[in-house]
This record gives sequence, structure tokens and C-alpha cells, in this order.
Amino acid sequence: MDVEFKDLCYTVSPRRWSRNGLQKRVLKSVSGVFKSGELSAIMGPSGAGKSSLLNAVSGYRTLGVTGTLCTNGKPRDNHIFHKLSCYITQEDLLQPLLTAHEIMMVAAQLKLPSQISDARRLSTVEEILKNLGLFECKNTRTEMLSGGQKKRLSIALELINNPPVFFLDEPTSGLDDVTARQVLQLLRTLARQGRTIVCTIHQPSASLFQLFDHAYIVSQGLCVYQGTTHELVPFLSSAGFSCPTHYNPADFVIEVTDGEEKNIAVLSKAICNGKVSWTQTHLIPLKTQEYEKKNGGTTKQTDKQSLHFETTNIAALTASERKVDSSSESSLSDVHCPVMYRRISQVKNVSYPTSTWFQFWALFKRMMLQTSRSRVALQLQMFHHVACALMIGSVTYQNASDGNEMFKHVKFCMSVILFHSYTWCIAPVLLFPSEVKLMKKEHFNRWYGLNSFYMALTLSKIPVQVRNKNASHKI
Ligand SMILES: Nc1ncnc2c1ncn2[C@@H]1O[C@H](COP(=O)(O)OP(=O)(O)OP(=O)(O)O)[C@@H](O)[C@H]1O
Repeated sequence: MDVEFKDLCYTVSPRRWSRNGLQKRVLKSVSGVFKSGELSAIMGPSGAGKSSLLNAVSGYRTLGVTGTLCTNGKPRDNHIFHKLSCYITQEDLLQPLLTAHEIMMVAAQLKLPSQISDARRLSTVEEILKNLGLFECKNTRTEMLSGGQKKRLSIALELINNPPVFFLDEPTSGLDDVTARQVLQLLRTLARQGRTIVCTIHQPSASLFQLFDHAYIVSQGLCVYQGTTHELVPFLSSAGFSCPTHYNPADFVIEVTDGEEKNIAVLSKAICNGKVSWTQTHLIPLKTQEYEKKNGGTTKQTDKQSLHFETTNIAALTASERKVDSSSESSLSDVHCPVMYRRISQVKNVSYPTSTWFQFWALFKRMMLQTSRSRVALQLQMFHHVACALMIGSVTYQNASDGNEMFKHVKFCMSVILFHSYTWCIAPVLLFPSEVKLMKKEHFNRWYGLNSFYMALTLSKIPVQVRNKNASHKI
């Protein structure tokens, strides 16, 4: 699935209480295309708008975003696109206290249709773990995994339902060069199988940069290059910026564009702010094998003369140049129309692969398993209840032994009721911030709805509350 965007703007509105009431334009009418079968990098200096672009194109951020978004040349239906894409955050948001195999099985329960048998789920999970080199550590708890393993596990979780489009925010951040290379090679393999893989990357080394097929470079919210990675140097030369020999082109382009408004304007104009793409040939995304078969076993090296500045307007590409669309989108109109973004929480008709009750049950089991393994949290809660019981007990000790002292009875009852209702209500509220990032990612990737999550979160705390209350009552 090719993902195209045209005249994409992202504006940040000032907070109501902010003294600086100016709007900030983070993305300034940029256009571009990420093709299937390619590993694409969104690069640029710090604060250039890489994450904002990724979030806007993926739909992870919708507020303040305007422009046209298309998939396979047709206006994008956000409901359908949501089903076909996934977003992997920079942080490795993995459920703590569970093993790699356990979280994969929960993901398989939530992401695969409920009709699928457990045996089939198990075989899918094991196959993915084997393919991603995680089978040996399948019984290791997620917090014990190495950085590279965590990143591969994050990818493995989303691979379960095999979406054709992957968006990854800085997948190599915090990884050493060798591990980063392994992760990018894995993404490249996934792209070669026909997927569209888009990731932001800050400043890759020359060897990592070569692993990408396509680069989209932004600076100060403008597109300064779009095209194949190995054509970046010729493009820069054509615009008057000669990259020294043996210099990393990725470093060079960032040096040229970092804060240099004049250079940014020249490059952005040369690439029409992303409306054109600098390529060797019409790079038609194909699986490696097919591509290599067609080119006699090796990747075809096009000679210098065939290089040309492809001035095709992305929005005007003919339908034949694009891959055949999936049946689900065939009903959409061919007319390009502005996408009306909506907040994800406002999208009413999001459908999930499983029913609300099925989601609730899978999440409830996962949370119960985590609770039972979280000994420190259990001990802390127990301590809290015992300490409160002692405090209330000492304040009211031998008060109101006489039945005439009704107010003292009332005070005691009120303090006990308040303590119980407060601890009962506050547990999910206190826990929510720690869970919210993970929940946001899983909810965005259509694992489950918010109702089932909140129900499971609240009900999974009951056994602990009851146990602690029994203990404090005894005291
Ligand atoms: N919600 C927001 N409110 C205010 N400013 C924002 C918001 N989102 C993004 N920005 C600003 O937009 C600019 C681009 O941010 P973005 O996170 O996209 O940059 P980046 O290229 O990913 O940077 P880095 O590589 O350092 O992560 C920054 O100056 C940032 O401060």
C-alpha cells in the first residue's frame, strides 16, 4: 500500500493560558509518498518536524493537521487505514512482569479473530518469534530483554495481524550500531515482503543510511529532499552543495540544513516541497526475489545517464503506476479530497477483531497475572492498609465503648467508609498514568476498546482490595 500525502500542514495552537498566543506551524504544506516494498526514512535535524510528520501521516496525531492523504492513489478512509497500519512508538512499551511469549499470546488473542483456534494462535506466535530471532528468549520477562530484543518484540507484536503499513518512531534510538543495523535489516526484510515501512531516524551512520531505500528529509517543517538514498549526493550537488568524498551524506545534509534558512529554501524549492521525487528510475516496489530475478540475480545498477529528475506530481500519478488497491477501498471515489481528521476517541465505528467481552476477558487475565507477580505492589498495598487500620484504630481506641456516645460511633464509621471508598476509587486513577502510554499505543493499533480496558483495569483490582480489606478489618 502506497501512502501519499499532499499539502500536509500541522499547526500547534497556543494553550489558552499561554502568554505567547501565536500559532506554530510545525509542518508547512509538505507533500510526499512512501511506497510499498520500500524502507523509508524520515530524517532531519532535531526539532525539524520528523515525529510530527510521522504522527500526522499515520493518524496518531489528528488535531491541527490538515491536508490530503491518499492510499494507493485514492482518498484515505481513516477507518480502513487504521485497520491496515500500525504505529510503533520510540519507547518500547511492553507489558512488564510478563514473558515475551505471554505478551505475544495475549496480543494474538486480541488481534486475531476470536474464531481462530488456540493451536493456530500458538503456531502463529511461535513462527513470528522464530523469524525474528526471539524464540530462545521467549520465556524471559520483557524487562529483562536487551534493547534490540525489546525493539524486535515490539515489531513482533504488531506483526501478528500482518498489517501492510508500519510506522516506527526512532526504532534505532538507544541502540548501538550493530543492534541498530540488525533492527533496520529486519525492517528491510519486512519491506521486501511488500510492506510499506516508514521510520523516523535522527542522524544515521553511513552504513545505516545505506540500508534505507527512500529518504524523506525535513527541516524547519519543509521537505528538503525526497528520493532514493543513493541519489541524495547527486541531488545536493545539483543544488550547489557538494558533499565531500568519504563524508556521510546523512551528516552532510543535516549540517547543510540545520538552521540555515537560505539553504533550506533552495533545497525545498528544488524538490517542490516534496511534490517531486528524485529517483534513478521509476522505482517500482517489488519483492527482492522478484526484483532480483528480473534483473539477473543482482540489484540492477542504473547507469548515470538514466538518472533524471522525476518531475511527476505525486498527486497526478496515474492509477496504473500504483499497486492494485485492496477490495475494501474499491468503493472510494477517485477524486482527491481533503481528509477530515477526527480524534481517535471520537471515531465511533472503529471495529476490533474481537468482541468487547473477549477483549475484557483477555485483558483481565493479563492484568491478574501481572498483579499476582507484582509482589512489591502487593506488599506496599498491604502495608498501606495495615498502617491505616492502626492509625484509625489508635485514634478511636476505646472511644465510644459506651453506647451513648453516638457521635464517636459516627466518626469512626465515617473514617472507615471514607478510607474504603477512597482507596477503591483511587486505585485505577493512580494506576492509569503508568498504563496510559501503553494503552494509547495498543488502543491506536486496534487491540481493544477503551470500555473493555477500563472494565478489566477496575475489576482486576478487586481481589487485592478485598484481601487487604480483610487484613485491615482483622486489625
Ligand atoms: N504539541 C506541540 N506543542 C508545541 N510545540 C510542538 C508540539 N509538537 C511539536 N512541536 C514543535 O514542533 C517542532 C518539531 O517537533 P518534532 O517532535 O516533530 O521534531 P523532531 O524532528 O521529531 O525532533 P527530534 O529529532 O528532536 O525528536 C519542535 O520545535 C517542537 O517543539
